[in-house]
Amino acid sequence: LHLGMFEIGRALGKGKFGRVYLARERQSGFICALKVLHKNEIQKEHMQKQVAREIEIQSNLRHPNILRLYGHFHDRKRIMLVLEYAGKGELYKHLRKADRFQEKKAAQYIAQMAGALQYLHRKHVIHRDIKPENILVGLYGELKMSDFGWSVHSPSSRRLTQCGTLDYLPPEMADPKRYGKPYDEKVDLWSLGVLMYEFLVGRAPFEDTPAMTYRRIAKGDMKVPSFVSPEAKDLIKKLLVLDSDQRISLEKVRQHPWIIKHCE
Ligand SMILES: CC(C)CCNC(=O)Cn1cc(-c2ccc3c(-c4nc5ccccc5[nH]4)n[nH]c3c2)cn1
Repeated sequence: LHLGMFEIGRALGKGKFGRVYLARERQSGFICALKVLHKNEIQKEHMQKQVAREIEIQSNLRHPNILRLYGHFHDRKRIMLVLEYAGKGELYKHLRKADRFQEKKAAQYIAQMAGALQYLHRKHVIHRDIKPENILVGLYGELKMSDFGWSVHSPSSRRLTQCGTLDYLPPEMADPKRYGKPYDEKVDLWSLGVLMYEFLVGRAPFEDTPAMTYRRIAKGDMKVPSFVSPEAKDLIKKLLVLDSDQRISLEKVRQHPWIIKHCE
């Protein structure tokens, strides 16, 4: 396996430590997304272990709604990741373009995410960073969860340094009093609720200044606009529950009337 094996196409995007290119494997014609990570940048950020863990986790995942990592190889300066090519690109671009999704499409997406999360949680993997920016869209419109940069094996009390936007932060990770307590995979249920709200409303439920976002999350202070159907509002309310033990289970999400109605 070496770069010569691939014909490199256009840049698809910029990931954390490098760029992602459309690529075709010469011999088989196999199309993939080739992510080039620069070792010196990873070393600078002391992220070697993190990258190794992410490679380890993602290499062992096989699910239609989780982006595949087919393999990886490296030379002196770079690590190359052979990732699945998602034919319809980045979900957040579709969301911004559409402003917000119709309830049928949002329900299908949430059902797919719930299935992918169930698969991850059965393998004791917490994603911890579910947001539109980390989700891609396959050729047939199916969602592909990606970027397990912050996934850890549960339970964990990893600090939340270097995390991105606060909008998706669950209260048990945002609330100073309970800070640093071990949290578990139920953090992904909260994020699924934030994702569902953003699909239906077009913005995150606690969007505000950083300080205000923290406080609003800690209080669960959010309103669901009246254009959201009562069934959808019911599911959002059952996911965005401050006490993680009281959050609806993924199994119950998939059986919720709002999901069943739209995913027949
Ligand atoms: C091990 C660790 C450090 C890396 C593993 N995780 C990732 O690399 C997460 N990641 C995935 C990508 C990525 C970005 C874009 C694409 C695309 C893609 N398809 C497109 C179609 C149209 C327009 C843009 C597109 N981007 N397919 N697969 C991708 C994969 C970038 N970072």
